[in-house]
Amino acid sequence: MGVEIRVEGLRKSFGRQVIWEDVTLTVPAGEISALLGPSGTGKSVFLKNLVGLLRPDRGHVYVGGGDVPRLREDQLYELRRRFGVLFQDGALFGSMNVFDNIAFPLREHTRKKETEIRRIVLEKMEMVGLTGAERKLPGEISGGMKKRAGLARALVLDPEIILADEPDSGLDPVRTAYLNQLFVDLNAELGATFLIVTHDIGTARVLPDNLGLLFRRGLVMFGPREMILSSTHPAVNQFFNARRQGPIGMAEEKDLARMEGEGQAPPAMPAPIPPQLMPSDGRPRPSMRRPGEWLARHRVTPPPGSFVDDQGRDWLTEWDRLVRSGQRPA
Ligand SMILES: Nc1ncnc2c1ncn2[C@@H]1O[C@H](COP(=O)(O)OP(=O)(O)OP(=O)(O)O)[C@@H](O)[C@H]1O
Repeated sequence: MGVEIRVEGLRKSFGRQVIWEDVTLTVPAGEISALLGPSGTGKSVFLKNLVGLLRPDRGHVYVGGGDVPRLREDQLYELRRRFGVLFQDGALFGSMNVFDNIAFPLREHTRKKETEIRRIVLEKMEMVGLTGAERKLPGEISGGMKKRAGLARALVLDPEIILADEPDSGLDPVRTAYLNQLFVDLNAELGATFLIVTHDIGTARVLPDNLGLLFRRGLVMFGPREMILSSTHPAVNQFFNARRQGPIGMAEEKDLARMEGEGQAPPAMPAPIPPQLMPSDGRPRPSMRRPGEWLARHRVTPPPGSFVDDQGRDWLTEWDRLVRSGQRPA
């Protein structure tokens, strides 16, 4: 089962470059959260702070009782077993075949016999759809397969938390859709806490339960997907609607003169909120919330056309039908 990650007052700098001043958020246990932000806002640095690969200047990262920046090396080693980390490029060892890459954490961190290791590796390979690729070298498989091999390796120690740094970078839209479905299915099956860094707005809109945006040396907003996707906050609205108009510039934030020169266009009407991805076996997501629940509770009107899927089904009414027929919890 997943555990929560509570981050309080995190500050990180490299020399005189301040990455963020004060990041505070709680990544809820067992849910899928996604972190986005323009390049260089410190998303990868944030993930590394969570597992103790980098230490913050100040602040706390509470995971299961311990405060990560204050753990000794031996305690960190133990803590990292609770994490499965999928690095950007899969981080596979080029000279090892796929099987040995996936088996690596088991051989490194456990005293399991080879027969047991084989059973676990083959099980995880099946989970990510890699059966048959055991003997291939990383150089002989596609980018999407490398990601899935990295994911299988992240799963072998049965982690409570899965961190994935741009798992969809370099993947075509179809492979991205398969990978997103895999995350939803794994989350339903394992109940682990997921934190995914992505640049893909399509992914951000349908995959997570919670979304966060890093910008201007801080966390602009973190909260339920519906809150972020209906927000008119200038940076949030600009980013999640992929517009040029707003405070985010090509390389960094725009200065005031440039913003004024552009006439400070009002925030666009947020795009319709799509329904969330469901596990492929039809069961509800572990953290399933009624579509539109956050908006109704906070008296926010969803953008027109929200919660309608590609087949034209309206999930606000579909949900009620499923509840009435006992297929969803009320
Ligand atoms: N070990 C390090 N030493 C010095 N500077 C670093 C180190 N790691 C990261 N940085 C700097 O911190 C900043 C944030 O880097 P990071 O990779 O976290 O950004 P990001 O938001 O993940 O970007 P992208 O979306 O382009 O992947 C960058 O300016 C980077 O150069």
